[in-house]
Amino acid sequence: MNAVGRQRSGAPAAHHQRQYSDNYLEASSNGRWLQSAGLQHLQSNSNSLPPSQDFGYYGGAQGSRMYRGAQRTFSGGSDIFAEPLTPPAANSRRRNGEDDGVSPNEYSPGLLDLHSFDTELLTELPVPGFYDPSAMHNLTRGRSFDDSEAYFGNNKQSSKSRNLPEENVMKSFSVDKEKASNVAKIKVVVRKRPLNKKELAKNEEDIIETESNSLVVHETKLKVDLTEYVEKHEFVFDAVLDEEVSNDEVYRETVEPIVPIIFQRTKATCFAYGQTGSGKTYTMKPLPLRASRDILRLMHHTYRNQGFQLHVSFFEIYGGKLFDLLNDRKKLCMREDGKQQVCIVGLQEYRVAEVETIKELIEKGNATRSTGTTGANEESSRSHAILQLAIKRSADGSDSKPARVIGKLSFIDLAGSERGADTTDNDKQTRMEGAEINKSLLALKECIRALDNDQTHIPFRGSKLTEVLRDSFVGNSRTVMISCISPSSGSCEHTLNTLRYADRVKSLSKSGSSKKDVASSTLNLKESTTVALSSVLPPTSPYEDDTGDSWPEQTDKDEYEEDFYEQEKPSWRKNGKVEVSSFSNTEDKSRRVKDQMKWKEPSRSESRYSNPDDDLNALLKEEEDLVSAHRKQVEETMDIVREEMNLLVEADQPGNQLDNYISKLNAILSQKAAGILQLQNRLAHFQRRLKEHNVLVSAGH
Ligand SMILES: Nc1ncnc2c1ncn2[C@@H]1O[C@H](COP(=O)(O)OP(=O)(O)OP(=O)(O)O)[C@@H](O)[C@H]1O
Repeated sequence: MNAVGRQRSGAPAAHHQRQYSDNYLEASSNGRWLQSAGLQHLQSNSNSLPPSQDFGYYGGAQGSRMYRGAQRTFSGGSDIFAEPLTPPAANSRRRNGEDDGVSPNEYSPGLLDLHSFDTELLTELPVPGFYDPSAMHNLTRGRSFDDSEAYFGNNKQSSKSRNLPEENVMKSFSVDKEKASNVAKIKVVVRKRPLNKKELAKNEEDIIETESNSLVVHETKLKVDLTEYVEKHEFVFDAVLDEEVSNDEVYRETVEPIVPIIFQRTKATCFAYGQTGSGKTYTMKPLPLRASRDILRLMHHTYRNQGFQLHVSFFEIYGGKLFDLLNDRKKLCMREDGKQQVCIVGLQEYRVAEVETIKELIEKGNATRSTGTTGANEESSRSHAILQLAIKRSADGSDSKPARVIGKLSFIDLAGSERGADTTDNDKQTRMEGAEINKSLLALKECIRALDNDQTHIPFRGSKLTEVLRDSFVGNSRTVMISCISPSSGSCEHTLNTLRYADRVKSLSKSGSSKKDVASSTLNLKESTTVALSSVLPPTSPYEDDTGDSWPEQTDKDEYEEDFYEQEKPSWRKNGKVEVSSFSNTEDKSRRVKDQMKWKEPSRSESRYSNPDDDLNALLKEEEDLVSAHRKQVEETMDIVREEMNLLVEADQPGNQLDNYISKLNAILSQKAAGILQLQNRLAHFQRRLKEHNVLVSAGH
């Protein structure tokens, strides 16, 4: 998310810069917000700030002296937040241009440009090495050192850090830079959660068997004579994380490798997908904090004094509308400027310099996020929550010039995937939410497909979600999808749906192979893993330990202990239950292709899937089938055209038989017409299905 204001297209850059300085709030180390225009003003009156604070540290005594304003208590109950010097509510006054000591030009209605303010406009700045020993040397001086000393504080790991030879760090980061280009464009990871109390109480079994980067779903089915048998569905992904895997390991596997490349003009998106209660929020919640901690460490060490800034914004898409989670759920609107660049009007963006502040912002946003209640998960979320960490830098690396987005990391906690099935619900609100979710997931897949094929046209307009993520799908971008699944037999259908969606996303990837081809998948995984940041960065400071590390893991553990019992071994592991048939996802696919060959329009009753939860998957499948059928039809048409050309050549030959020509031409034209008619029928059917589910992809918004 770019904090650069853009009121109308073609406005001069200087004007943008003005707006910029006002469109985000500075977040201080003591958790107070300071509007940046005000900050500059105050800074100029205060000679007490040493120049080393240039890159965004506004904490400490001087910092708190600068911030006034009423204390405000947020849902957490602590009064850590203070009103910004010019609170957002006062915007109207500012718009009227009343003089309150700051030029009216410095105020803007908060129009934010999602397009990184054309990062390409920023001249390639020298990033002097990934590690600058002189910068490290400078750490020992002045207040900057005090800030960073925490990282080298007398915690357990500090001696290790001191012993780390600088050359090694330098080497590691060069390796990192080199490997950055190897980070896979799309990475699909599956995370299985443990059985919870409810599932155990209902005697549900763990039906997911994991091994390395593959998993098998053991689906119990009934034969006609009512005897049970188990059908096995096998899937291979870039990584499969079982119930024993901690949130830390999830971070290392998914986001850690992409953090360094955010400094190299990359936009990355990490999203969790899965049915309600499958662990999306549990998985996503700690990731932004961990990523911010690594980003800040890189900023304070590797990129020290290079003018990088970290900005945070957090908003949700609920029923197709946007709400600012860091500004009392203020309704936001999305606009497109003359250059088809999407802006979110009024979104607050905070500049942050400390992990603690980010933690507070994330907690605040999470508390504000709208939740609904479903049978499966009382805290079920029906909105897509989007948290963005933007790395910015001004042209000369100083605070006096407006900063532009260099890279961005977006975290998306998607609404429960089965909510898409709510399109049949009687409640209009729920129906609309379901339709929007379906639309988002279809559109997301399309965008990922386009992204991986380096397509120039990306179908952003498919949904609000993809529109706001537009800049994350162009240029140098990366996507990490975490598919969350429940292990329980009661969730088997949902789990298969989630895995099939993940499988489709994976199969879109050029490098992706969903076949049981462990060798190639392992290769993908290796390629997508860079040097672990933790192995080259200084260890976590005691200060960070208090905040970053303890927060998610501790909370998660409590929840875990409360909700989950010691689990029994699943029956398929215990007694090797009889498995009568076995299907892999590859077989699923070949079956699908065969079905497609003998396609006829399903009857109305057939087209209504018995289980509404299958809707999304069925739509996805139909869409893929339509595209394949179209492709096939084009190939056939080309064969027919070749035949026609031959026929014309024959017709031009002297002594050609007119009868023969007429009958051949008739046959060719009928074949052509039949092909077109079949494709038209398929298309019309698909359009009807989209309409049934309120998914009007082309209608946009
Ligand atoms: N890997 C895990 N280990 C331990 N507990 C987990 C794990 N995954 C999820 N849980 C627990 O399961 C419950 C549901 O998880 P969560 O709220 O993350 O689901 P969700 O997919 O986000 O649901 P919704 O779509 O409804 O928001 C929570 O109590 C959470 O703590």
